[in-house]
Amino acid sequence: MVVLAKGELEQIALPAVQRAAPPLAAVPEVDLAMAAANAGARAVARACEEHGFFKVTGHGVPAPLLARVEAAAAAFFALPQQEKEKAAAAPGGGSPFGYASKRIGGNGDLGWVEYLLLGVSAAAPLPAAPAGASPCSFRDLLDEYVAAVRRMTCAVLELMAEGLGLEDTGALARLVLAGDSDSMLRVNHYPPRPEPGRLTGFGEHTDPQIISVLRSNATAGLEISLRDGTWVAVPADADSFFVNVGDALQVLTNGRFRSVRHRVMVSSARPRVSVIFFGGPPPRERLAPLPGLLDREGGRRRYRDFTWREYKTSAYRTKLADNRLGRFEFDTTPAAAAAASS
Ligand SMILES: C=C1C[C@]23C[C@@]1(O)CC[C@H]2[C@@]12CC[C@H](O)[C@@](C)(C(=O)O1)[C@H]2[C@@H]3C(=O)O
Ligand SMILES: O=C(O)CCC(=O)C(=O)O
Ligand SMILES: [Fe+2]
Repeated sequence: MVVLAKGELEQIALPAVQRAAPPLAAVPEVDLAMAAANAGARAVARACEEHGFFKVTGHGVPAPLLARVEAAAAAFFALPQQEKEKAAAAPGGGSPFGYASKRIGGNGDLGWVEYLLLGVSAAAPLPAAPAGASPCSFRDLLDEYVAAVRRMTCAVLELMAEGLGLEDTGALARLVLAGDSDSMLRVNHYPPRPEPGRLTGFGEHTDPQIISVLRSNATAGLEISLRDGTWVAVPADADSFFVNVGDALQVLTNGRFRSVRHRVMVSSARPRVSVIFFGGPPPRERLAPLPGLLDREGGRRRYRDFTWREYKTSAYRTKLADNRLGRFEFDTTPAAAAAASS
């Protein structure tokens, strides 16, 4: 059982943010099935530049698979607390992976959420399931889900590369497809709020990876921060996926795509269940502007050289709301430029 110190739960309430955020008026949307015919690459690039966020329809992930995952997640979180905690010690589980409740990461962040967090490298592709076979465990089902979502994620990454005008349109997808890609799956369950009001389900943050691909049940709660700092609510859409640009993609595009700050606020009497695939590169991968991008930026790099391993280690020492990329940025203020040229 997770024992919280007296007063810790109060931190989950955000008294300063009592008013509901207005809905995002026009959620940028890309229909993957029609992307080639509809200039999808340009629409994807525009959304990544403006919001670092967009909705994907026509994704090809079978609706029955989504329904099975949603039902299995609800059943898992309905288990007695002890059973869920045993999952933390299951093969493939263990800190920081496995089940946890209320504590997010290791640096004191709390949220009105319980979750499963799993490493899902692409190293061992699943054997094709015999026709009609049904997966025997929740983990098998999640692996089937990851295989389908990873395929779709790669299609989205190819559109991003095309939208960036890269010659090598597979450059981003290859990072997530690599056998040692550091990818993760997170299944979040936000219990209904205990009393009227708004609680922080998952505090504001950017995702460190390249791309996050999120699906939820029909309960709203996700909010994103627009470039001017205004928070807007993303209307729930259980048939679609939502894509977040992560910090690593911001670096790979030399800041052209920007990672999106987002959070989950719990104000509903119904539980929210979300499943997020975080596509990350291999640990040894050097994060540097993709070939071809720098030519268009006068050759000026915004970030110093670092590997994903280095970035993740640094990111996991920060609190959720911190600006994790700051310490990797070159100083591009006019004063610094003047000092460099003198
Ligand atoms: C407070 C934290 C939780 C987090 C690791 C961190 O130190 C900062 C980044 C957080 C985040 C956000 C996106 C994903 O949910 C996550 C799994 C990730 O890779 O970075 C979480 C980390 C976590 O929950 O452990
Ligand atoms: O649960 C959600 O809808 C979003 C959660 C999130 O941002 C995360 O797990 O990184
Ligand atoms: Fe996130």
